[in-house]
Amino acid sequence: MTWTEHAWQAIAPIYKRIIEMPFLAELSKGTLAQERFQFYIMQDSGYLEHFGKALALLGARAAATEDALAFMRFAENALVVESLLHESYLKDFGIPDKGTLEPACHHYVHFLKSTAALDAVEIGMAAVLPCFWIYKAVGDHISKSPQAPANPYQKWIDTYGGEEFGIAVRQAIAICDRAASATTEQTRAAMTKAFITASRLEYDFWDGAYQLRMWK
Ligand SMILES: Cc1ncc(C[n+]2csc(CCO)c2C)c(N)n1
Repeated sequence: MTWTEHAWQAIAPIYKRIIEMPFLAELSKGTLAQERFQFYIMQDSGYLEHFGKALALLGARAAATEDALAFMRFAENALVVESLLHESYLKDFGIPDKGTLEPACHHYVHFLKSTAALDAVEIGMAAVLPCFWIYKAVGDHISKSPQAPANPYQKWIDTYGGEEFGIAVRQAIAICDRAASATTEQTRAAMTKAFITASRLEYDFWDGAYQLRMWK
């Protein structure tokens, strides 16, 4: 079994809870309250900024030039392409700026940044993988469910269910598998732990948005 197959098995219960979340079920049907989606998009804009920098840092730390280039492209994509989706939604909602990072987003970005900066590079790569893989799985899952007519969240669904995104996800998976097979058992175990933590934080990010969870 490859490391990524093992890691995905380890998060199976978390992934199951993610696809059952009301945030995603309602987004898929187009019935999600705009206030909740708006909160999510604002938080995600902040997330992408930090996440893009964590990806760039992993690119700088990657041993193989090919992996460095892949992570730099992921970083550019997070900072430029995905941000455009957010900007278009922020414009639709008439929101001029991104606001502050609320608890779920704050926790997630700082986990990713500290892991990318201070842990072995393989562990940093494992920590960012759920961001790709869970979004692809969720995008595919929603794209396969019955389509709601004129869903206001269709642009979001198309971004993550699309084939172009699938290529990046397969690349990130392949890099992690190569890194895992070239490292020690101890580092592989730490990679799995980081992958699980990031998956929990993905759950919490949607949960925080659904509950409009803010600093007290
Ligand atoms: C909380 C949260 N997690 C994952 C993504 C998806 N995502 C963000 S950047 C990137 C890779 C480079 O484009 C991917 C897949 C998101 N938007 N928000």
